[in-house]
Formats: sequence, structure tokens, C-alpha cells
Amino acid sequence: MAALVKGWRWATRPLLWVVQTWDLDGRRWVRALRRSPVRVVFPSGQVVERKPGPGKQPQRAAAEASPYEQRPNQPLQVSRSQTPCTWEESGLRYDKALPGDRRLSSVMTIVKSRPFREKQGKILLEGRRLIADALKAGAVPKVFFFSRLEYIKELPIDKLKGVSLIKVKFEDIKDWSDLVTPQGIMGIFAKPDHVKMTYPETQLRHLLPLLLICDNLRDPGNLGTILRSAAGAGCSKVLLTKGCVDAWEPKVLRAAMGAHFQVPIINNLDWETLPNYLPTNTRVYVADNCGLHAQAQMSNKASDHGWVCERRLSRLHKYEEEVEEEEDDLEPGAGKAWLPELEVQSYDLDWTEAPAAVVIGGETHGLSLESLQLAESTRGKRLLIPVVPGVDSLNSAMAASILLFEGKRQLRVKAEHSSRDRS
Ligand SMILES: C[S@@+](CC[C@H](N)C(=O)[O-])C[C@H]1O[C@@H](n2cnc3c(N)ncnc32)[C@H](O)[C@@H]1O
Repeated sequence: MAALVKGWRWATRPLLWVVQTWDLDGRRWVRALRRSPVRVVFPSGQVVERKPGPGKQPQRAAAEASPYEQRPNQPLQVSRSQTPCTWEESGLRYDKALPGDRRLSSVMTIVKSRPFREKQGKILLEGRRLIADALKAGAVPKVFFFSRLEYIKELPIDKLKGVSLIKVKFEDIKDWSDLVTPQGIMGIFAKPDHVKMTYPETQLRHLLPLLLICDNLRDPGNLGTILRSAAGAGCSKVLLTKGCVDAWEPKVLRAAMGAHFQVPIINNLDWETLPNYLPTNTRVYVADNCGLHAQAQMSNKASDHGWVCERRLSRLHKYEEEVEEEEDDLEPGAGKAWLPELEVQSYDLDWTEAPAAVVIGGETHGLSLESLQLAESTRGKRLLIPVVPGVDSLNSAMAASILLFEGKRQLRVKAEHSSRDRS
């Protein structure tokens, strides 16, 4: 028995190895155990064979692991559109890059730079799942670089006509990859136009009258996270002002995990044209941490719902500097009267009566004056997520997620009430 215990301890190594190999998708691990009996030869010469069993139920987190994190050797389920023929019948040809072939490096240099991306109207998409989603949404591929032919063969053939297919070494892809686990395929696509895209039906079915406006957001990780939350909440559009990081920057794509093909994203908008992208009667609310020193205090005015924003002007640095001199000439109390007067309300009180757009301020300067003006002109408010005194502000992606999912909750409650009233 002692030997057996010892043996089992020794035997756990190969079992653990199995778990670690498949840790990104618990279901596959269970299937692997089912398929192959485990045969362990102990140092004593004893052989123990474990018949395939039901296996341990996958951990919830593992079972829900995103398909965007698939390992290169896992088969990808791609629902093919009506394919006219098989790969063999299609007559599609691919090139094999020979040593010294610079096509991959020259294309990568272009698509990794924002000015080049904008000039050429091309973007880089990496990974089998993201590429499959982009094709499904109607994005137009130009070139595919891949390390194994099977990665190309699993894409819908009808989308590959006229696309350059270039087989390169996996190491070359790895050198240019932005992924932690490079997947052996990169695609150069025409920059997608949200008007021409087809978003997934399930996404469209869950759309809410909720929009997000990103105001000068600079961090690619934050923007990607925000896009992922926006898609998850059922946001109908994400608008990005000029000054935001490019939504098609590889790091944004990586953090967004496919959200680019689930929710319309409109890049590079100036504040004059931005209102054209809002549905009629939209109210614009600004997410506002309300400042460093006086977080918020109780107000006597019932309309304030208990909150006032004491420091509301102090962060508008650049505008303040410009007007400071002019204000010196004004009568006491008259200064800054031109700044928008916006009520503050706690984020968990109703703000989704009309179609709502939430503005999230940038990491460094927070909200712009233009965002406050738009909120004022649409009769919106400042939404405050109260935090413990002494804590300055939340991360912009966190604040955006909290507000979007609170908006979703409010809309769900309203829908439940109105369906109860009808019945
Ligand atoms: C990191 S904060 C900006 C910090 C910036 N230094 C400032 O003082 O405005 C980024 C954005 O997240 C949102 N935000 C952060 N904390 C918030 C809170 N407690 N309530 C509402 N919005 C918040 C706001 O839109 C803010 O502009």
C-alpha cells in the first residue's frame, strides 16, 4: 500500500501534465482523458491502467475560457458559410516564403504604425478566432500569413478568392506577434467600415439604447477592456473622439477579444460631428469622479439626489489657464459662469429613461469641456460612482464597465416592470 501511495505520487506527474496542457479549456481536458486510457508503469514494475472515465467536471472558469485564447493545436469550430467547393477543387494557391522574403516584415512595419494604417487603410488581425469572426462580419482580407496550411483550410473558401496566401515559418510569425501565445496566422484586412459590417444576430438581439463615448482615452489596454465590456453589456455603439488611441491598434484588438466585430466602433470623431451619431433624443451623461479633495457631500437640494461635485471646475486645466486672465477683470462671482452647469447624480439612480450615452474621460485629464457642454445641451448629468473618501478616481475601464452594466440593470428592471404591467 505504501508503495502504491508512493507510486501514485510519482504517477501524478504525467496526469498533472495532461491538466496543464489543456488548462485553457477544461472540456477538452475531460475529453482527452476519456479518449485515452492512462497507463502508468511504476518503478516497481507494476502496471496500472485507468480506463477512460467521466473525468473531473471542468472548473467553471476553465470551461468558460474564451475561444480567443485557444492554443494553436486545438481544432477551431468555424461555421463555414455556403462553400462552393472543397479546398482541392477551389484552385486556390499559396506561396511559400523563401529565406530572405521580406513580405511579412514590410507589411508588419506598415500595419503596426497608426499613420501608415490610416494612410493605407489596412489593419492587422491575428489569431484564428478573430480572423474567423472578422470574415463572418464581412471584413475584407487582403493577405494571410500562416505557418500551417490547415489554418487557412478552416476559413471559408469563398472569402479567400483574390487574397494573397503566404506560408511562412512559425518563428517569423512569432517575431511579429502581439499575442502571448502566437497562433500561426495573421491577416491583413481593409480597415473595416462599421456601416458595411454585419454584426452577430445574438448581439443585435440584445442591443440596448445605451452608447459609450470615449473622451481622449490614451491607453490601449483600457480601450480594449472598455470595448469588451461595451459588447458584453449590449451597447449599441462606441464613439471615440479624436485624441483616443486607435481602436485598430494591435494592443487594443488583443484586449478587446473580438468586440470589434460585435459592436460598431466609430473612430476619430470631433465634437462637432459626434452628435450626428447619437439617436434622436439621446441624453449624454458624463462619468465624473468629481475630484480629488471633496469627493462629494450631502446636498440639501432634493434634485441633487444627495450629491454635489465640489471640485467640478478644477480639472479643466487647459481651459482655466486660458480664461484665468479674462476672469481677473470680471466682477466677483461672475467667473466661470460660462462653464456647463450639470447636476450630479449617483450612478445607481435612474438615468436610462431616454436613450443614454455615457462619456468616459481620459486617464490623465479626465473629461473635456466639450463633453460637459454636450451633456448640458442634451439635459444630461454627471454620474458619480461614490468611492471611499481619500480614493481619487477609478480606472476609466472600470468606471465604464460599472456604468454600462448599471445601465443594463436599470433597463432590465424597466422591461420587467412594463411586461408585468401589460399582463
Ligand atoms: C482615471 S479617471 C480620470 C482622472 C483624472 N485625473 C481626473 O481627475 O479627472 C478616468 C475617467 O474615469 C471616470 N471615473 C473614474 N472614477 C469615477 C467615479 N468614481 N465616478 C464616475 N466616473 C469615474 C471618469 O470619466 C474619469 O474622467
